[in-house]
Amino acid sequence: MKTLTVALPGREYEIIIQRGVLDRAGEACRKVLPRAETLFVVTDSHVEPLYRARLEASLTAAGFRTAVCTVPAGEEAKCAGQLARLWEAMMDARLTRTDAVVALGGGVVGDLAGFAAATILRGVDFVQIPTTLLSQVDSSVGGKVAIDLQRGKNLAGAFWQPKLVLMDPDTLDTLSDAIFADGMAEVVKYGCIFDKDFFAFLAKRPTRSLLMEEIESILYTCCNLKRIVVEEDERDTGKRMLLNFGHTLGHAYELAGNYEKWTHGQAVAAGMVKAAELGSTLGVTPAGTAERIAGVLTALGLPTAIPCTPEEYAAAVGLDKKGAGADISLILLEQIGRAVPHKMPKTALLEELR
Ligand SMILES: NC(=O)c1ccc[n+]([C@@H]2O[C@H](COP(=O)([O-])OP(=O)(O)OC[C@H]3O[C@@H](n4cnc5c(N)ncnc54)[C@H](O)[C@@H]3O)[C@@H](O)[C@H]2O)c1
Ligand SMILES: O=C(O)C(=O)C[C@@H](O)[C@H](O)[C@H](O)COP(=O)(O)O
Ligand SMILES: [Zn+2]
Repeated sequence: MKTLTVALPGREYEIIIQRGVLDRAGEACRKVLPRAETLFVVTDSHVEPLYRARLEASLTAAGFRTAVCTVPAGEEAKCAGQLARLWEAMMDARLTRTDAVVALGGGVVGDLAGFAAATILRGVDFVQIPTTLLSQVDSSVGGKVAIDLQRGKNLAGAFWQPKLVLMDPDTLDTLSDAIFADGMAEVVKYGCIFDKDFFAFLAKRPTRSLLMEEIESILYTCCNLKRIVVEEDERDTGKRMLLNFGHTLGHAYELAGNYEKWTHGQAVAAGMVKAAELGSTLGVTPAGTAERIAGVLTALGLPTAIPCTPEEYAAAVGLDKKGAGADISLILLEQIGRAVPHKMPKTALLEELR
């Protein structure tokens, strides 16, 4: 077992990485939710048949009453319609402010359920039980919760930290190779922005089976890097923006593909390569960096370029949360392992992308 503590004043929480922890979720939740009677579990249509029964058995054994709401699997569920559906179902379940929400699933379920928890009754506690690699290394930690709007990704949301994050590496066994690869895009991102040795370690492990041999240490490394950033800049006004490497362009690809054609992980993979190319053009990133990143991503089965028109880039760049007026902070690499914000006019970025 490996544990980490995210030490935010008054909102401290533990991340527990342990095989089989899904079956011990009840006792772990009881420790952080001593007064809760009802736990409102949000999951999706793929995860529900795999893990709902085990989770409910553990929660019930710890004395909780459970209510479960299942959303359709996929990014389309991160929308206002499903959020409203959760709010109504929470009230049907008579949730009160001492109760809590449990997110069982990938990043979509975590972001959606977390936003529902942040807003229902003006905010109730929530627990993250991430079941994809992406959600274990990234989305379950740090409290960014959101839904997508027609105009773009994560445009309505909140910072709402969980009370507990429980990650069971065994749940990764049921992922398809493509969804495992999605998570690797964010894993590679950590190497690119913060840790060149971690990048080199990943470059030597180009297959899922090699990576799974080291999975607990990979989960720990990623969550620890994210913990450090979130503790320093919870509200995304400075260092946390570095976690957005590959995302300005990645969000453009997701939007251009109507959230159906490309997953978040695929879009971030291509977005990182494009950002490294741009960085070289702008004289920030050493030549050859994009090729090194692309080599690692290709071996993992991820795309390294996604077609996007100038209008599609403009739609996403205009609404990027790292924008301030006419400028945007694009995240670039000074070298592999060191990211920097690069402030430039949005018009100049769009001109480069042409
Ligand atoms: N909040 C954050 O900080 C943050 C960080 C990164 C990404 N995100 C968001 O996370 C989302 C992407 O998350 P994701 O990649 O987990 O996608 P996802 O939640 O859509 O899950 C991918 C697929 O895997 C299935 N699945 C989940 N767990 C499974 C399991 N154990 N076995 C088999 N199938 C399983 C799901 O049903 C879904 O079909 C995006 O919306 C992205 O914007 C948020
Ligand atoms: O936690 C963060 O901060 C991140 O930027 C992590 C990203 O991987 C994640 O995709 C996040 O949801 C992007 O946030 P946004 O602010 O660009 O919507
Ligand atoms: Zn991301």
